[in-house]
Amino acid sequence: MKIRSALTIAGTDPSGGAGIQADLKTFQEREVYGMSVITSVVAQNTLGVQQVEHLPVSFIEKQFDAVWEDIKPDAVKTGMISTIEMMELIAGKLRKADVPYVIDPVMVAKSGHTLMEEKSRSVIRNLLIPLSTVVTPNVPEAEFLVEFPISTLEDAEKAAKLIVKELGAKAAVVKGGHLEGDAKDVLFDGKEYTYFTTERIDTHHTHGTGCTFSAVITAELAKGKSIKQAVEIGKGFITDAIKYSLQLGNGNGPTNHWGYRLKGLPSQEEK
Ligand SMILES: Nc1ncnc2c1ncn2[C@@H]1O[C@H](COP(=O)(O)OP(=O)(O)O)[C@@H](O)[C@H]1O
Ligand SMILES: Cc1ncc(COP(=O)(O)OP(=O)(O)O)c(N)n1
Repeated sequence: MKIRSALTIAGTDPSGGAGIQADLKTFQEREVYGMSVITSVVAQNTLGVQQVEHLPVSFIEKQFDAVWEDIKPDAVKTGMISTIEMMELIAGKLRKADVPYVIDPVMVAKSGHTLMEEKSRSVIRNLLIPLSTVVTPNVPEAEFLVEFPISTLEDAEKAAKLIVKELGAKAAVVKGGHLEGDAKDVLFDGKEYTYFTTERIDTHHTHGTGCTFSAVITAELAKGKSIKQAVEIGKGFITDAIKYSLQLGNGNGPTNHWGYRLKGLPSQEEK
């Protein structure tokens, strides 16, 4: 059996719900060997972000080269990349990489703390998105990328198509976590729309939803799954992770996948 590996390039969450920690746990759950390059060290927990420290770009490059020159991953994802210099470095590295690349365009944490400098936002659009296999914006991130407001499913469809046709991604999933009603995500893959819908779960334990969802997609692309299959598995996984979260912390608790096992229930995938 061929061992598959995935690399996440992102910031940290010492409380384990988002960022690098969520990505590595998710890769492990999907039985993909996980590796990481840290861009920024973030003091945060379920209550919010307390402090952010960026690593020097030269040291981010050292980490990237250490991984790439030894265990080349089968897929890559980026999460929190705050500065223009970090984006330029990563674009330079990934331009030469011939593996699927998933962008979770993390801009602002749910607690409201900025995780991407405002001046970097047009750079992710122009430099990184054209290199990507799938981009997974939430509604506010998609609004920034496409520069029009999104409040309906039709707006989300239009945004996903624009991210592909005009910004140059191979596919885009606009996530419906921030809209009203069912949690409906829209994928545009350059040809057609596919919809992934679940009932909205009434909970505030949603820290790390976006990180976990995009990490599953990355892991599944590393295994050779199609974009559509990868997003479908991601949707099932994040639904379980929200539904059976462990109710930890004093704020917006972390999503966590294996809670369904504690209840003796099958996962979405097993159903
Ligand atoms: N309350 C909820 N119930 C069910 N699914 C949700 C809920 N909140 C978010 N999701 C799903 O979680 C995934 C991540 O979406 P979202 O929370 O919008 O991302 P982000 O963390 O980037 O803001 C999507 O598949 C979305 O539909
Ligand atoms: C280091 C780091 N990266 C990304 C996020 C945002 O995570 P997300 O999955 O969008 O969920 P929230 O944290 O916003 O609830 C983060 N917080 N930290």
